[in-house]
Amino acid sequence: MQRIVVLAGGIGGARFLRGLKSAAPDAEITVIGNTGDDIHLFGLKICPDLDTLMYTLGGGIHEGQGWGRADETFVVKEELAAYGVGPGWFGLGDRDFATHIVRTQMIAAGYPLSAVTEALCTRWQPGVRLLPMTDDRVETHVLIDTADLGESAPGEGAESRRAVHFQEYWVRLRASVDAHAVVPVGADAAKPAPGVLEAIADADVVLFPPSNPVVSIGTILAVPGIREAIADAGVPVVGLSPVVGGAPVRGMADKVLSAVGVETTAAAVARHYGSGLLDGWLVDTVDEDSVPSVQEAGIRCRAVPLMMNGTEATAEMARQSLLLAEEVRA
Ligand SMILES: O=c1nc2n(C[C@H](O)[C@H](O)[C@H](O)CO)c3cc(O)ccc3cc-2c(=O)[nH]1
Repeated sequence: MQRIVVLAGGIGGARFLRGLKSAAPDAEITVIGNTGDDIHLFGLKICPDLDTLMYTLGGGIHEGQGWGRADETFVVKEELAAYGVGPGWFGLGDRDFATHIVRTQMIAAGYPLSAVTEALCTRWQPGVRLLPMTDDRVETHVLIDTADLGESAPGEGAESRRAVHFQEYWVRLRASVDAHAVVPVGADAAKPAPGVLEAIADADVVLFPPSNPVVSIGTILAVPGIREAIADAGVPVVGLSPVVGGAPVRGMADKVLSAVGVETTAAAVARHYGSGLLDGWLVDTVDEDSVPSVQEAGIRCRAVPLMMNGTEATAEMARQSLLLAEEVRA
């Protein structure tokens, strides 16, 4: 049985995995999920990327949004707002709240996040083994100009900067202001969650879906030991570009790419990962011209359609990534 390890963020990773499951129904798929987007609100631990993966693969996702639950209601949020308790900018629905209550309760009882995730997955049966990248607390913060928050403190000059939580940057500010740096706070002291390094060492292939290379896959790779384990696994590592025609397929990846000095092109993202990590890279057919420059960087590259329009198109992308892996292996 083929063992596939996938590093995944939220929506892009989850949709790709739906295609991969359909393309490789007999494979044993282990997903290492980003937890840098996690946030504590209302006394609860919220893990947006793990939940997006779990709900999407388990059939509970709000398909239009790509995050949160289908058939959601917002009574608790409205009641909190009536008490003047926010933030109002983060859309937590009633059904979703239940997940965060169970998770927080289990963590308070002493269970690590990996055990909690496994327990939540017994309900959702995602058809993959879902592991958080770490059981330790890691929070992605984004450095922005204080002036962009519209709330300079007395004595703060025009030049002052402040770090905000990734969710505040992404959801409240809609990534509309410049990001000067992206910092996965706590990552340097984090340990890979149980099973992560073992899954990588036992993998036949490692895939990077078209997830955000900075705040999703970049954060997973920032956990000491994970990047090294992938590089040392001696198996094909193949990625799919989240940038098509010079723009992110979805989301606002360009903002955080420029924060790390990477151009928003399919080739620049491949070079950002580098040939020390990546063996193969799929770009969209509109980026066919960039294939030679990626290959010159020592990464085998092919141009194939990369728009995740439905499960069949996404399954074909997954098939192409596995074919490229075989080509690299040969
Ligand atoms: O654009 C939004 N994204 C929301 N997301 C998505 C999330 O902010 C990001 O898309 C991911 O963190 C990036 O991978 C949520 C995800 C959850 O699991 C739970 C609640 C939310 C709430 C929002 C929201 O209000 N607006």
